[in-house]
Amino acid sequence: MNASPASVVSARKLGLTFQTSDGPVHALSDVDLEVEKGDFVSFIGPSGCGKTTFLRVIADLEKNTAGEITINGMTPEEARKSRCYGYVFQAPALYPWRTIEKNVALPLEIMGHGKTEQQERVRRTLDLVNLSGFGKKYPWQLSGGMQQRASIARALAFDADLLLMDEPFGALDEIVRDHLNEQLLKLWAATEKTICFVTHSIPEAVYLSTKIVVMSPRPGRVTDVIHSTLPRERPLEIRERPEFLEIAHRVREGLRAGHSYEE
Ligand SMILES: Nc1ncnc2c1ncn2[C@@H]1O[C@H](COP(=O)(O)OP(=O)(O)OP(=O)(O)O)[C@@H](O)[C@H]1O
Repeated sequence: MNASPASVVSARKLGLTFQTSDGPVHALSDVDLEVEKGDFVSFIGPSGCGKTTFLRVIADLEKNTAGEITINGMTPEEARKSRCYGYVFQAPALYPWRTIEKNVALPLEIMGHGKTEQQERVRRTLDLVNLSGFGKKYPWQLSGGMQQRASIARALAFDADLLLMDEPFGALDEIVRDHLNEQLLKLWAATEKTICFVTHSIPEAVYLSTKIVVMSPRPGRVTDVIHSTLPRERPLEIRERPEFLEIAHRVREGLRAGHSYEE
């Protein structure tokens, strides 16, 4: 498969069918998508349209049953072995018996990095998510938003160029979420990572993304890819601007078109 040199994720006619006792479940079908270096791509669509499954295929946690996909020109398995990505889950998934710095250091410990290297990386990544000074705390001593920032730090610890984020702020209240969205954009600008981000929220997708991938269910298909015309520098107030509202409108239309409410 010939992906463009700037392609981080390149999918062609990608499909995944789960075989279950109730018969086949077509989670993804005919997905064509290019994610380029430095993109912030959001995946939006109703429950069950395959957003998580798509991230899991990139991460080599599921195997596609049709089509092709490459990550930095490699197969998902090769990309996983070369630690091409960090993964942030819906819930923080921190170990309660480990301090924040020990949680962030865990993947580095598993990879066999030396103690000094571990400490340096932990310091740097906690700083990136504004958690310097909280390394010695336990997860339960931190708010939900801070715990999710610690999970982001852990995903950044390898310094992978690609960050996969599965609805990381879905469980947080709106004010905390706004704040984390702002911080995430700053982190993205500072680190020049490529980010694939799953969300159910139209404003969140429009605020964060350079590209919005609208999906529809049964089977999960890409119905629209919207290239954002917003500047990269985005204060929260940008959400009131006509340009923002116009993109949000297009996403909403795309979601409506791909979804049958009669089911
Ligand atoms: N391991 C599995 N075995 C069988 N079916 C599965 C499996 N994982 C996911 N599915 C099905 O595949 C479809 C897509 O699921 P997926 O979790 O990717 O959707 P999603 O868009 O992320 O949904 P949500 O927004 O609710 O998280 C759903 O119908 C789901 O039930």
